[in-house]
Amino acid sequence: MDFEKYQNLPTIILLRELIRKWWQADLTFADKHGVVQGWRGGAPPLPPHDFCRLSVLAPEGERRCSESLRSLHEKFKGNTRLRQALAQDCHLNFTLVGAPLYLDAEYEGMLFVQGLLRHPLEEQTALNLKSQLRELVPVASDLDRALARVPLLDAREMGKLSDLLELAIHEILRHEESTPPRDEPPAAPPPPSPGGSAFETLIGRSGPMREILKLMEKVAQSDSTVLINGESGTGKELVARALHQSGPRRDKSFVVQNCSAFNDNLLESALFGHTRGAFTGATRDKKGLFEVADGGTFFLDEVGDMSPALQVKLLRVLQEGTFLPVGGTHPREVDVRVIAATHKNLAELVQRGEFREDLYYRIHVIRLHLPPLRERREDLPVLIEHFLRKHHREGQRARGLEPEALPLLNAYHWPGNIRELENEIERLLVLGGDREWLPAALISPRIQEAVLPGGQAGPSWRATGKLPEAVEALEREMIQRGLARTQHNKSRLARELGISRSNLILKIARYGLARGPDEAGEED
Ligand SMILES: Nc1ncnc2c1ncn2[C@@H]1O[C@H](COP(=O)(O)OP(=O)(O)OP(=O)(O)O)[C@@H](O)[C@H]1O
Repeated sequence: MDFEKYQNLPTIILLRELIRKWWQADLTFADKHGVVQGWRGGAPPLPPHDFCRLSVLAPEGERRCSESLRSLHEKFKGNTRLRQALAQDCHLNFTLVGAPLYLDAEYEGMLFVQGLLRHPLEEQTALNLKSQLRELVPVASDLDRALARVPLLDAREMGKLSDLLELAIHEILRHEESTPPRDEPPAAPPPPSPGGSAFETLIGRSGPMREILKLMEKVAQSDSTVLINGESGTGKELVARALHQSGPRRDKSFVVQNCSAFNDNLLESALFGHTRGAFTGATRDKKGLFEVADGGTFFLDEVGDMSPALQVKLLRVLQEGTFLPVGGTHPREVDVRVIAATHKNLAELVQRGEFREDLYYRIHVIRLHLPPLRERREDLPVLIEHFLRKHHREGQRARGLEPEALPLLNAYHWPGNIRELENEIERLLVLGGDREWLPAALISPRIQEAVLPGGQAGPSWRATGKLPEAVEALEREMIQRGLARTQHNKSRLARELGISRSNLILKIARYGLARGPDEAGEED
């Protein structure tokens, strides 16, 4: 069993960071012999807080610590039906929580977190603990401070920690299932979906897009919940659909529901269905979308807009695969892969108490971030070409845009992202009539105004004269407008223009666009 590789799984890294952040504790592995991995010669690691750390300074403390771990290990080993996380008291009366790892019914070890307090310490208990520690390590000092730093977890937090450990185990199992055994030839790739790869619907091979496609390839075959994050119009639904189409559920339904489209009652009934008489007008039983999606994929758009009550129901579907229809008394069971999306920052919503933390971590197992179009401008030409082909009508002669049009579109910041670009190209095709090359002058006034002085194609857009001069004039203008738009935020503007910040600073100096000597002399 290669624990090293598990430590580097992205979800395990995430969970480890989370456990550290919340409880200043460490996620650790012990193998099937109870030997802790990554520890010197099987000795306990340096525990996460000073109190435990002091205790293992003494050989006797180290022995007792190992003993506590062994007790939990023996429990898991001796009962192969035990698959959930368990808590165990350690020699200092702290708590240790572990979850067992079984591969093909074989016990392979456990994941654990140690050195936790379950109750606030009473005075007498604290005194006992300190004298216990002094017995082990007579020179130990500042024990009050060390004791005050021992993480305290109430029952709810203990439950949360157990969930995270089980999630980590689940991730390892999923990884094992998707990795072929070393001595077997790799499994044949899944049969292609009809009409070629589902990922071909996603146009663009810029750096960020390639990263997204790589991650999509990894997660398409699994059942993990995916959270897609990105501004409106960046392609979240398209990505969700492509994941569904290229995974094992492609022959089943792909259901979409926008969570901000309905009020709470309606959304509940749409998602979970209702029974006859559940409310006025409910004259018969009605299936909810989760049942419609059974066996397939459910794309929940704008999940950040779900009410707290519905968040609880969603959590239950994700954890147990069950839900109650409105007015129902018998839980229904479904097997649905959930892909959630939002343009909001869910972590911030969690901090403000508007989104359940446990649900956040359930849906955050795999996160795909779709960058706005302005951060992947290299994709613009292929997207334009794609939309020209997509919206081309029979009899139209349009072959492309006039050369002046592209820099104009490139300079725009595309707040509506790819959807806005698609609409713009469709509009150009309509207005272009039977022209072969669609002129820059037809581009929407809103875009012209945003990128050109006075909203008109200025001298830099001329199609005649010397090319280097025209390019320079255009460059100067784009930078000048960009500086005004971003209030001289050079990092942002450099990102938008797709050049490095130092390159931008050089150009600002060359074109005399600096606000003052400070900006002119600035270096990266
Ligand atoms: N990479 C892409 N290649 C081709 N078309 C794309 C791409 N990304 C998005 N689109 C197109 O842009 C439009 C908007 O995409 P989509 O609806 O998936 O965005 P979204 O992020 O889900 O938007 P919203 O947040 O408003 O729901 C669709 O017509 C989609 O086909």
